[in-house]
Amino acid sequence: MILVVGGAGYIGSHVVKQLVETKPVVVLDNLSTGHRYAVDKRAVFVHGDLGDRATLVRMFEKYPIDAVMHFAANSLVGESVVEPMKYYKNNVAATLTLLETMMEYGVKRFIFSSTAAVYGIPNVDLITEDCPTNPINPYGRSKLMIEHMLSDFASAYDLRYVVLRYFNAAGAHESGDIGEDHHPETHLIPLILQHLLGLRDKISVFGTDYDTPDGTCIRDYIHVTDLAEAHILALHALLSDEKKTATYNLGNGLGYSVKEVIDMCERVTGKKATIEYTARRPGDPERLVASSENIARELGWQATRSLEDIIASAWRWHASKRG
Ligand SMILES: O=c1ccn([C@@H]2O[C@H](COP(=O)(O)OP(=O)(O)O[C@H]3O[C@H](CO)[C@H](O)[C@H](O)[C@H]3O)[C@@H](O)[C@H]2O)c(=O)[nH]1
Repeated sequence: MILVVGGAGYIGSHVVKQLVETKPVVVLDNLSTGHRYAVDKRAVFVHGDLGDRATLVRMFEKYPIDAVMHFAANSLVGESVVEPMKYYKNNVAATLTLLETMMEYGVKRFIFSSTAAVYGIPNVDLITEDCPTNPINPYGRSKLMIEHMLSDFASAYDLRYVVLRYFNAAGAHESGDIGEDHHPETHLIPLILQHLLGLRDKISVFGTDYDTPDGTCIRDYIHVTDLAEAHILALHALLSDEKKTATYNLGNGLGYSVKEVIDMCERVTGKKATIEYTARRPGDPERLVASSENIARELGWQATRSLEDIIASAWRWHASKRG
């Protein structure tokens, strides 16, 4: 059985939907940002905190858990600067409790959701996993601390793990049942689509004076279903002992500027956006684009969905739920 911590969240719920096709799954989620409706009915659901040892002990006693996938985290960069305590407590301390309990119960396979934020402000066009990690905010630092823990635990306790550093996850499940559903929403694509649905007055572009062709920030948008497929491959590699430890970037390898994303949203939806150009948002790196060569070579993963696919799937989702 696979324990999915944070399986009611955006990315976790998409992975659970794929995973239940082939494996028994138990989800642990405190529903602080996730949604009960998003958890596939075929999975067992436990409502609780990953930092609560008693809950974890009950779960490890009750279910024959072979591996843990860990998606649960606070993940807003701006919030992490204002409330760092929350990030070190919920991301770092709670994960330590999870790992400690796993080691006690001899569960030694772990897949961890990390982020492009561990790279800080990289000075290369395509980011490879061996680029220096210099996070510039508490969110990125909290994720990097866990990466360091995993590496130490692998040496000391034979923990086997795959770290997946996501770039900009976006898009929705093809079934139309689940998609990005954050409250409040801060991410670019859902905000544009909510605006085009008439739920917001305008879309703000944060900064027009970056050193990029059109002056707006460049990001690597990756379909959540492509991300989910990478997790399934990573799990298979861990369970079959093909991999003991690995750290991979997950992106498309293509960068799109904020303006290009708005253009594509207009094209896909056939609607015109009202754009407000504003100042830079503090902490935004100019350009973040992944090289995902390593996971392609080692696990055979390839992103197959384009920015247009991402936006079309997100549009179907937002238009159906009208928000
Ligand atoms: O209203 C908006 C919202 C965003 N942006 C811009 O759009 C780009 C993408 O912004 P998002 O907030 O959608 O995504 P981020 O790149 O900031 O965040 C991503 O990377 C972060 C780490 O860097 C976290 O992992 C986060 O959860 C993940 O979505 C950025 O250049 C941002 O400045 C706008 O111009 N206007």
